[in-house]
Amino acid sequence: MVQPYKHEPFTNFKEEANREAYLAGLKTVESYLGQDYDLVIDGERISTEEKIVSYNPANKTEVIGRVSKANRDLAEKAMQAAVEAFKTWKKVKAETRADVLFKAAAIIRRRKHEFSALLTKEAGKPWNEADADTAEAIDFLEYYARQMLTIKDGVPVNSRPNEFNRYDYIPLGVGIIISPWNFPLAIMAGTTVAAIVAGNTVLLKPASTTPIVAAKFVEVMEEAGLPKGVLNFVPGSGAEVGDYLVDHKDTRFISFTGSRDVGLRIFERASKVNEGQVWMKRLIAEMGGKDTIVVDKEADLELAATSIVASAFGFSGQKCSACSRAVIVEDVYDQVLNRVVELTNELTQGDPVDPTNYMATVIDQSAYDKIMSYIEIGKTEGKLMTGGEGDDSKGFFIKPTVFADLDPESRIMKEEIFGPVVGLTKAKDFDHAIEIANNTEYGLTGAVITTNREHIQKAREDFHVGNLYFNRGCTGAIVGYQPFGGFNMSGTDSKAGGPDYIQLHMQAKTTSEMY
Ligand SMILES: NC(=O)c1ccc[n+]([C@@H]2O[C@H](COP(=O)([O-])OP(=O)(O)OC[C@H]3O[C@@H](n4cnc5c(N)ncnc54)[C@H](O)[C@@H]3O)[C@@H](O)[C@H]2O)c1
Ligand SMILES: N[C@@H](CCC=O)C(=O)O
Repeated sequence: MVQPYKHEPFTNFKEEANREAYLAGLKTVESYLGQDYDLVIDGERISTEEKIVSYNPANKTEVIGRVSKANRDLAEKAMQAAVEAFKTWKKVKAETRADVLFKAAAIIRRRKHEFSALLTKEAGKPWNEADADTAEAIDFLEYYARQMLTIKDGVPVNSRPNEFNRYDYIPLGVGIIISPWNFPLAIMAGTTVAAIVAGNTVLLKPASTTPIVAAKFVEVMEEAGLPKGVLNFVPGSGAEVGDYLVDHKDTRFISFTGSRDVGLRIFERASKVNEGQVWMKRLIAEMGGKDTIVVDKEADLELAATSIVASAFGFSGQKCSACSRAVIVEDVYDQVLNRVVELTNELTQGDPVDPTNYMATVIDQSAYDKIMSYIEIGKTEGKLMTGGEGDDSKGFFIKPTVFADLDPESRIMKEEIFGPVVGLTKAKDFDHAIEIANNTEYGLTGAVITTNREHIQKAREDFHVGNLYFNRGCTGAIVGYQPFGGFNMSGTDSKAGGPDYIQLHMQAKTTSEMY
């Protein structure tokens, strides 16, 4: 019998045995650095001349691996494979589909530290962040498999005498999975397996900076018994392969996670009906954020400062959920600001293979350049309290940076930076703080640090974000506990890791039989 779902525990690296296990994982990863990986189309491995090369962001010359790059012809071949495989996969019993996910979870759990070490090397994730990414991937596999089992026979509807009514969920068809680099295992795997366990077939286009971990995941799914053609692996350029697949008449749905701009481009293109297309494409889009921690005057101020620092600088602020601004009621502003600066100055930074480093790099040169240009903007808009410097000579290191006294309407306070930069501003009172917190076009995460119950209630009603936290930071949602997804320009509020996520990949069919 399937055991009840429980999230995968995080690894305690204070224990010697766990540290050794991680180092063994790192050795395994080092043994295969620089290898080539193929496309996988209908179970066939296809190598192309042109490659996407994945580098270590902490050591720009170290090649993590080289992945074959799909073009339009290969994308078309993959599409036809997925269309064909859908005819049989949709009829496979839900229990059998779920078993593939359970087995894949077990395989990843057994190779947990190897996967985490690969995330350290390929994405620049410090040990604890990499461990959380791997744990979340396991959680998605375990959770979505169980969710599918709960809806496999539909949900009850009413019947009348001599009439039998049913309400069942059936799969949609071929889905395009487009994933980001910042949770290169968890989000890539989660979005892929939710679609597959529902009975769909997919084309997976991972982010070009982190394709190796995706290639390894595809191998896991094969080992877990996934039939050929169900998961087709097509790394490639967003503009070429991405657009082609989004536009394709046989694409039934798109599951996208990434930036606002690319999400909106997909939204627009997917809404166009192309020749031969007989449906309106469905879009699941998880996009950016400009996430805020609000600090009330009645609050544990140490908790406020530690929450801001951890949420702003964990994985160098490269989480859609990261705290990129704090709005602090003026009575306690100076106290919180000073403590945030003190704590930030204590953070260690360097190569993430060294577990004493709290922070490492940003992902690549273009991210580095973009964040550094925002730092220059910040210097004109506010007061630089600490950080503000970068070094891209060996890897893409940017110091954790705090700006103070910002105008709530400034660019630093309103635009997603996606790096280790946090802006602080003063509010007159709690109502004003919530007003500022709602002043962006995003609505992903937020947190409120307060001991005032009326203010908690006000924030519950008025702080317009998909994931709102009280008296903690604003990152780190757990699958099945804090379903994750945002409002407004943060996406379609498709709550990943939530009880209705699988249904987004399905359509409901009513049947009514007269006796
Ligand atoms: N809301 C969430 O759950 C969530 C989670 C993680 C990341 N994000 C957001 O993702 C962003 C960072 O990730 P990123 O830099 O990888 O985002 P991105 O938008 O640059 O890329 C995301 C994916 O889209 C692909 N892509 C690019 N152009 C495309 C096109 N024209 N057609 C189809 N696909 C295309 C990329 O190759 C990549 O695979 C941030 O904005 C972050 O907030 C959101
Ligand atoms: N689900 C993650 C964020 C994912 C986006 O980057 C969190 O809750 O911190």
